[in-house]
Amino acid sequence: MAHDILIVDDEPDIRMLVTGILRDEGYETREAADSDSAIAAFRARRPSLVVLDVWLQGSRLDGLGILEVLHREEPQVPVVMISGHGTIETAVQAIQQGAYDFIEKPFKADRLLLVVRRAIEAAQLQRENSELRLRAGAETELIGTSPQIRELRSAVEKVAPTGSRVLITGPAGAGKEVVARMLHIRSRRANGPFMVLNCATLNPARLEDELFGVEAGADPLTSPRRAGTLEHAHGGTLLLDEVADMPLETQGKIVRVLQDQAFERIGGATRVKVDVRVIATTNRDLGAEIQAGRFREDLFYRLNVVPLRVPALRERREDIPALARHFLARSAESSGLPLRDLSEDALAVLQTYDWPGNVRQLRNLMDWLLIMAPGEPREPIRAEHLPPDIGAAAPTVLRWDKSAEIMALPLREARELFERQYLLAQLNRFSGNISRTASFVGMERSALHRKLKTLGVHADDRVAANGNG
Ligand SMILES: Nc1ncnc2c1ncn2[C@@H]1O[C@H](COP(=O)(O)OP(=O)(O)OP(=O)(O)O)[C@@H](O)[C@H]1O
Repeated sequence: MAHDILIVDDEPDIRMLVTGILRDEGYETREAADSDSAIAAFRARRPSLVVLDVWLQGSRLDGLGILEVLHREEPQVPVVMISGHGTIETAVQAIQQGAYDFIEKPFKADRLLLVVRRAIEAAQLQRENSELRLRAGAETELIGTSPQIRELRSAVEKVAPTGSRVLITGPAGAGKEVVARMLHIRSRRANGPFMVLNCATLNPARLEDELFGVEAGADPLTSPRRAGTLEHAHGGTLLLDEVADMPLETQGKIVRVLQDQAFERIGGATRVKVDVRVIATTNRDLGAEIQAGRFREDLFYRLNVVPLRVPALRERREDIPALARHFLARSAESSGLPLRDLSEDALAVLQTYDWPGNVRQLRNLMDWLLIMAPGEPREPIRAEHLPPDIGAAAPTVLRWDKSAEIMALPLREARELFERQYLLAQLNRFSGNISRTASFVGMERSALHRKLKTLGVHADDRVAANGNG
């Protein structure tokens, strides 16, 4: 996409000269002769750069005044000042106020091109840096090797570069936002912005202001224009988080944005064109929301071009050890505390718990354990260090406080109880997959089948291993 440069100068000759030089280099240009038309052009479409004369005859605001308005509205757009003889001091002042650089009249084409190129590169670098900072704390990979996660990862790889709209469903804390970030990073928009709007946390009026932005009041100095999330996401991806919480009226407006790739700011009539990929997430059943009249069917079909589901953590228990260790390592890195591992018995307990808060709950527990678990820094965290509610979910075989119950039984019954619970816990760990369980416990698949039958265990019973030890 060619860079679009707005040239603001009251002298037609200078505008023509600058336009000629920049167009020869492949830039797109627009021209304005005074402050009002400059600000209007800037608002109609955000340019890549502004070339701005310091002194404008017959204009409501001079160069510095215009710079102030533009900067207040879009500080990331670089401005190059043009100064004439006698206005150099003002140009220097403009740089102190945030202009990128200035060129002095009369100027050579090379000097203009050099400054323009540098200013655009610097702005791009700054954008990339803030994107990197944004990504630094966030997960951009799906940890896990369960069949469900492998399938999800391969779907993400396939869909990401197509630029399609995606609707990501799944319970709270399961990793929907991680999937959305992966879609962005693996798309052609990766260098563009990734913006998140949480539709559940804002009241309806604030939500629309945030989304569409607010048009400037009569005096742009006292009530400047505010760009919304949609505008900030131009050239990138917008994530509509918890989209089911969006009020019906706003849903209607979003349908029109998706249709036209254009919208009006709140309180304004100017059409703003945007190029944005929209991804939405929800933990509700949108079919039921449509039935109940709370979600627009037309919006559902527009968002649900590619549906992706992130399964609950209890549906993929075998991912728990890798996730837990990953979060311990992250936590150690950010807190500076020594890294600790988890013992096999602790991992087995974690794998039998149901995780109603999903991966987020596991992550929080790992943060807590690294700080609170007793023991020497290099010792692994053991099952008895886990909070009681997590440990209570484990079958008797994993709970040493229940060993008295086993001790009260004759050997044959104690062994049967142990085998039954041990195998249920292992089946749980491998999400009911007999082959993988058999290979882990060191039995032939058919022998494990026979054993389970003798003990009266069905692979589907595995959930029953939780909580009723
Ligand atoms: N597979 C994964 N690999 C690494 N980190 C993950 C994974 N899944 C989730 N996380 C981490 O778990 C936390 C919750 O994930 P995320 O915010 O993506 O969930 P969500 O489904 O969008 O939740 P909500 O619906 O509550 O917004 C985050 O800290 C995220 O980094």
